[in-house]
Amino acid sequence: MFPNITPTRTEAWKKLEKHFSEIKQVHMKDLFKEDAERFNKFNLQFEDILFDFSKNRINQETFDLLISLAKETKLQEAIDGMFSGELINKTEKRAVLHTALRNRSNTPIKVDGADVMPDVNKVLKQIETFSNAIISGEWKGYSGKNITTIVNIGIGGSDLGPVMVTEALKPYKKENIDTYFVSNVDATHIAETLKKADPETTLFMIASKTFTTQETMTNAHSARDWFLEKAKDVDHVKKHFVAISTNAEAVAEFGIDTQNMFEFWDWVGGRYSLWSAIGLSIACTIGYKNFEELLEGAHAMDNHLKSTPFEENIPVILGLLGIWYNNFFGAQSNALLPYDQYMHRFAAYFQQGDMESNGKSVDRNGEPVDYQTGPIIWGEPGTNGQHAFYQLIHQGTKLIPCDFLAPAISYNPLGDHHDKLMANFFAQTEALMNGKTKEEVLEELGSLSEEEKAFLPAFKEFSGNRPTNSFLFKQLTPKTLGSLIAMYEHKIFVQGVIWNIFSFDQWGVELGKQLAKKILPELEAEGEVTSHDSSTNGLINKYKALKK
Ligand SMILES: O=P(O)(O)OC[C@H]1O[C@H](O)[C@H](O)[C@@H](O)[C@@H]1O
Repeated sequence: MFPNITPTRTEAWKKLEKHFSEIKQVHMKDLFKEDAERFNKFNLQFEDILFDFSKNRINQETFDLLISLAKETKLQEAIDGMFSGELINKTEKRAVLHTALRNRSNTPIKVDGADVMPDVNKVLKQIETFSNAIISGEWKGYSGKNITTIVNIGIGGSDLGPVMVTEALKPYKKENIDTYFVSNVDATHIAETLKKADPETTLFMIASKTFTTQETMTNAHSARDWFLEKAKDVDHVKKHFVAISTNAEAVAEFGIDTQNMFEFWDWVGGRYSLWSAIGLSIACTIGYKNFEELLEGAHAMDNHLKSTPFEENIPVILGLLGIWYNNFFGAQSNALLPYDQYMHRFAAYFQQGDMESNGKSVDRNGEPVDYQTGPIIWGEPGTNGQHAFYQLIHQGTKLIPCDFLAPAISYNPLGDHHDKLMANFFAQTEALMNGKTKEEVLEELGSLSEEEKAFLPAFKEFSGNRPTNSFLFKQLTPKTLGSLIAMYEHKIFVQGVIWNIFSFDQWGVELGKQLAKKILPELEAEGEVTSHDSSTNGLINKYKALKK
């Protein structure tokens, strides 16, 4: 049985509250001074990834209490439940098995008594065959030319993962294939993309779990119209449109040959689907072997989560540290700061991953929670962020725990760029931890007037004591990226279990969709709209007047 325990009622939580009142004033600087072994105690190595969590506002007691919180909330049972195919997404009565998609050991995983692995392997084979045919040029467009352009049309989980991964793994991109992503229903997105495409050499991937999403279907129809304007014959559609979906019926209705459909299943959540056929654009961009490496990396992290004691379990520790700041220090957000330009969509990807999963305010019994749940996720790649928002992280009134991520080896070994980038990474985490005292400021102000010395220090002081996690890895290979993504996926899972919320549904996105459906005909009809509140009526009526 999946656990259902209110975290705030556990012994560990009570002890953590008491412990927090004792440790909240303690400065990390002193913790480092007191213990020369602190780094050694609070870092873990997973394959090529070093996880340094020593620059956190914790001591051994905090760590032990957090681990006991995980144990008391029966996290291990929850992990076992997820991996074994239990219907842990209870509000949708579904299993949660993105881990099966990358189950490289191929051990049977059962949903409703049937092993899902044969189907998973069948679709992987289909992805392999198809991506090879596209990349090799064996697959031809209607006029006999090779495919050179892929346009993936999807949104949310059917877009963000492939976008993030194809950007992150650009060094592995096949030279003869350019891949674009269209998500927004704003016509600008598709119009600007199609300017770069030629119908004879473009392949559209219509990616949608449900195949009913308004944005995706609208874009798919516009793409089809654009294609047919030149190709004329609807029979040519099958050479230029493939579908990725769980909904075969809707795919056929759209006019895509179901032979060109790549299936996945309702036990794959949209925001956890890049490992499924949704990853087809990834395989066609970087090659199937590299896609497989991505799966390998994730599988290694899955095994780590499943079988490593919590004390050495990276996603578990990452999740617990997040809870420590979120629920005890009152931190509201978590910044993801990759020092790697290729990872520039990493934070955007986990905005959906984390916020759609844990942005919930009722527990597993349907009762409102009286404690904080999911954080706001945000971030930009370093060093851009430094010149934009780090001011607030260093000296603002909000505590913002930050994750710094970087490779030791750059794919672009140009001059001393990478050392400069990394010097900034190390400097930032050091500065956030140590801060700068009034005495240090005064020393720097040496030659200034007494008046300035009295006035300026208040502004130039840094309190420090701002926590960071550091992830330093050898190079951003497909395998390492797979592990990093799975690590954050599992961090989200760990937190959802401890907060006792359902992390795998997303009812909160429905209301806006329903209302948009109601409003659309009102925008197209003649006359004034009066069916809403005065603000919504006013806006709609102004819009109708302006667009005339
Ligand atoms: O893949 P689709 O069915 O088109 O869904 C695309 C997206 O739709 C909604 O916004 C859901 O909240 C997301 O979780 C999902 O990823």
